[in-house]
Amino acid sequence: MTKTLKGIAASDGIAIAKAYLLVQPDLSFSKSVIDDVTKETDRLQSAIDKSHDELQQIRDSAAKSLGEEEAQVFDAHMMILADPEFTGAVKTKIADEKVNAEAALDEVSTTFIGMFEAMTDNPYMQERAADIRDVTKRMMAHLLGVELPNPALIHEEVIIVAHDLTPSDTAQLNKKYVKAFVTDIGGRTAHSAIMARTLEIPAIVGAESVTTDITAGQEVIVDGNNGDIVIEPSAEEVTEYQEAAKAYATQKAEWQKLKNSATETANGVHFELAANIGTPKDLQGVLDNGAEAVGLYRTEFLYMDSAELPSEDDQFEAYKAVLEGMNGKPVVVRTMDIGGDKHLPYLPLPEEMNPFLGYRAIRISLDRQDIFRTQLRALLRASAFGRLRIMFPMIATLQEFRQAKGVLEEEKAKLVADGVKVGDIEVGIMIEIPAAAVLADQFAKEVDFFSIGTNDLIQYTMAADRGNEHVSYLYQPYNPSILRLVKHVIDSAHAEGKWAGMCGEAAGDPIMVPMLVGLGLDEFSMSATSILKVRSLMKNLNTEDMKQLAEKAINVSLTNDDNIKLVKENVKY
Ligand SMILES: C=C(OP(=O)(O)O)C(=O)O
Ligand SMILES: [Mg+2]
Repeated sequence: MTKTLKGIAASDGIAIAKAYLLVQPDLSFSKSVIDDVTKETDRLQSAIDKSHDELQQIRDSAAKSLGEEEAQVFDAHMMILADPEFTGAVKTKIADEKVNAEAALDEVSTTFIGMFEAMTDNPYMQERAADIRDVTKRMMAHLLGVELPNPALIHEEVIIVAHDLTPSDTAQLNKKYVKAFVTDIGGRTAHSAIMARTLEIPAIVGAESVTTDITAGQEVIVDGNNGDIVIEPSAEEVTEYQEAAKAYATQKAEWQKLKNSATETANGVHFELAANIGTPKDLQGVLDNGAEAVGLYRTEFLYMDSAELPSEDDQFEAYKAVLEGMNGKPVVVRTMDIGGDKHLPYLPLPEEMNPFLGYRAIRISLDRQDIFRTQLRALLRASAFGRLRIMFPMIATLQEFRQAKGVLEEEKAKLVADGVKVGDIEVGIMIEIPAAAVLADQFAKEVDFFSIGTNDLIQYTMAADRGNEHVSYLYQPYNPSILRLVKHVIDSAHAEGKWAGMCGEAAGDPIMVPMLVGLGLDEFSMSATSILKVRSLMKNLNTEDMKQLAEKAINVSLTNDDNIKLVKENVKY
């Protein structure tokens, strides 16, 4: 029987395929006393062997789809399996204490993990704790006879069904087989949703009960355009959605014709349409969609894709590749924004009650200047290869900006003294904390540009976690309170002869774009896959009319919904 669920539409497109449940199985067990040590040791050995075979397969598959370097993490896991200090200690415990293999494994791994995690001055060893945790989980699953999901081994078209996907889970999805994903939790601006748009796979998040309502192997339709999930569809429904998918593909082909056109409104005013990227690999999508710039390079993915802190040279290569790839067009590189929902296995951060309000982004960079200076040096060296704009994330105070810029100037002076060529670099900030938005007139005297990060600016202004589906109704980009902040930021930049862009998801939102055109935003940076849709929309807009529309949206409308209505009544889509 067909069942339909509704979630938050997070990435456009329609997919029909079988469900693959990416759900962690229950690995609980009870401790017991055993009398046959040989039998128990054999059970353990069999779990070790099976884990090894599985890891070998995952490793081979990861090397093919993700590259040799990414696959190396699995070599580390196989080494742990082969390490007599670890597995030998489990066997000894079974023999000496006559406990079952599950209990022995759990106790030994807990000791090892604790030991490695305590090495706070040695990030390399701390990272081993995460490896041991992973290997233990795999061995435990084999001991208990339950199956662990292995997304790297998917070799048929599927729709991933998960409680949640971390940005690193999402990065591992192979677009060739993963046709869409749906999750129980999450919001439209969670990083996994943003990555789905970059990967161009349909996604629905915050659907609350997908992991309980969908069973593995069931046929599922995901309509990422409106948030509908159809489980076990009828033949008619399949036909209906196949037609909708075809219509969407036709629409995309129409937009594609605008790839090499200028972005101009009906009355001939130009706006810059830029793309958000996470890695140099995203550049192809940027070029295919005719972006005029990169408006946000989220460099934290460079750190997340690596097994250790990326070296200055590795970073230099990545930044240079993006600058050269854009062939003289501007590239805004944002310094590392780790923290919140983005973690580094090798840089353990303190447990926090409110990670989004905690130790994150520029706060870490100013505290860990060793990491920050390495990144800045790589950027300064790369600046000779294109048109670089450096941007600091999560700036709350002028002092933070001055301090960050001071560190940049120091590193620049050192490189120049060493004879290294450094280009002209604009230095700007993200406006994503209300304090900075309110004080934009002061910031505008010191920065070269602003880029408004609505994903965070809205969550902090409305006090509503961007990843929590229970408060997702408070993600209100069109609320007059948000529009007033945005207007103040744009006007403040212009008063000082600076430019203001937006790189939060709202910049590519068809309801928001007409109001932003009216407010005079200079640069719109979005998922590359939204660019042509927005270019097409702008052709229908007249800036003078949009000024009046924005004026009403800010001064007459009272709610987010008032503004949705206002735009729909006045804009031709
Ligand atoms: C663009 C933004 O940054 P991120 O989504 O990476 O937090 C934002 O906050 O709007
Ligand atoms: Mg942000």
